[in-house]
Amino acid sequence: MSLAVSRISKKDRNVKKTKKIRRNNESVLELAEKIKKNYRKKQEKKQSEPHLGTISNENNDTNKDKIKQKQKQKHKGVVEKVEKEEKEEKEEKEEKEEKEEKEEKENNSKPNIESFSDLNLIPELLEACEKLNFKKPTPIQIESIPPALEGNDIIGLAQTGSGKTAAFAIPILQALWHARTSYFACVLAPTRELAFQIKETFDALGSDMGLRSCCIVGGMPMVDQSIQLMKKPHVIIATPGRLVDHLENTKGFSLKSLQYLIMDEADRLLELEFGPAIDTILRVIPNKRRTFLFSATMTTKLEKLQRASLHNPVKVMISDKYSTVDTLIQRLIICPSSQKNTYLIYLLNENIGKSIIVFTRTCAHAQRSSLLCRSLGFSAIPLHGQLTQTQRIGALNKFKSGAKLILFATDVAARGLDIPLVDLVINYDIPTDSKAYIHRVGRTARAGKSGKSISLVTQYDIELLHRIESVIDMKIPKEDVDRDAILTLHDSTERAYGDAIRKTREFQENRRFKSKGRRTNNEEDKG
Ligand SMILES: Nc1ncnc2c1ncn2[C@@H]1O[C@H](COP(=O)(O)OP(=O)(O)OP(=O)(O)O)[C@@H](O)[C@H]1O
Repeated sequence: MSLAVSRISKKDRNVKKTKKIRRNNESVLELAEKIKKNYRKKQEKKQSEPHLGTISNENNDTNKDKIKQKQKQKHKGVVEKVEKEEKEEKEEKEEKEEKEEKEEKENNSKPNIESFSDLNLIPELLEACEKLNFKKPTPIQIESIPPALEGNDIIGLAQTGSGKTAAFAIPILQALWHARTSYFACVLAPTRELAFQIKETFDALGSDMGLRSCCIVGGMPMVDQSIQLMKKPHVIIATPGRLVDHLENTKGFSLKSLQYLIMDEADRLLELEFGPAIDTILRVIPNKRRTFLFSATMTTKLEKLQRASLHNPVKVMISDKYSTVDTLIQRLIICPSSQKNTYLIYLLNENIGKSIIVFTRTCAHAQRSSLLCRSLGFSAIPLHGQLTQTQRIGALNKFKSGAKLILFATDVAARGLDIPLVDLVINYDIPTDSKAYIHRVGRTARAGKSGKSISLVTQYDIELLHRIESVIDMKIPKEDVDRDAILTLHDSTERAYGDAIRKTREFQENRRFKSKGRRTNNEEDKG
């Protein structure tokens, strides 16, 4: 019974509930109907309003439409922009992930190279590396020797003093060991001194292989070089202009069988000045050859590289931008241009006993400053393009051996020269080309050693300084100097400078007299 009661009451409750819902629904429907009616009424009222403002109403309507359209467009524009940005962000992220994945895969697939023997080199080369005290390959050597041995063209960028010479010399010597042919490889360099130095590296690395090499540079007798070329060297190291002279004038000499072309300081060689000579050389060597381009400031701009006609080159970039080495301390001193010499003498006094290269913008400056310092008792020697080749070699040798402690040089010594004992580089003049700054200061702090550079910055050099700082991506800190001490040096420096100017004039007149009718001023060698 109680069950029956409870059933009825439940049914009752359900009926009540349904009624309530229906009522609610009805009231909602009624409400909706009411709203509709109100809206219709409003519309009718709007239409039946006096015609006074018809035109303006129409205008209003079109204006409203326009505004709405504009808002829509604006909204659409914002949405599109956001979507575009999101898409780009996504693509960038995907690209980055893909690159990282690829790099990781490459790294995993790369053999772990820790010593020269991991590079599969012939015993003669391994022994030579040992003799040179090369304990393990440098990063540029690790990255570029394997693809070079596989027969690829190479574009190599690595900081100054990082062992780029051996990075291209080793794979060439290994290939030569198997090929054993004359005129096998030709290395081009922008300066004579650098060409001599590269020859030394080849000779040292190829000492156990019976390597025949020769150096073909301007300023040396053509006849002697022709005799060298007739001895059928395996490797020729040359400055472009003099090589062209021989290709055009030395009977029986050609590079038709050349298999390797190397451009050291390639970005410099691919500049316009060297253009005609490089083009001539490229015309007479086989198209089917390997080409290596190396520099600390190597361009990857295709239009510049086109001249070298590379085939699918492997790019080996040890640094992703032009940079100076971490072991180099870079400083600058802001000084009035009228007191530059006094500041220089102060710096030389402060660094007495150290091995220093002072870079100047012109040959006359190098000559004059060197004479100034000598008259004040410093052990200085100039190196520039207005000296004879014998004087140039003599100056470099005296500096290398420590017989002279201060070398006053133009940019003829900026690139490539490897003088292990240089403690300090002074930029007496700020270079106009930022890349030249990187090469100049790179004459110290080489092969992991420490070093220092100080640049004298006058009121006229601020823009050049900013450009250099932006290229090397760092702000160069100021060097602390004792301005009072500098002032006390001023008078004696000025007197000695007057004397140096007179002597430089004598030097230049003498030179003009001697070289009358001859080609002069080989600042950098096209010849
Ligand atoms: N694996 C190595 N281990 C130790 N020293 C090395 C090694 N390879 C090269 N060197 C030495 O490092 C010094 C710098 O080498 P190199 O002159 O080839 O540098 P670079 O990269 O060509 O510099 P730059 O850009 O100034 O021309 C040289 O004295 C060279 O003998």
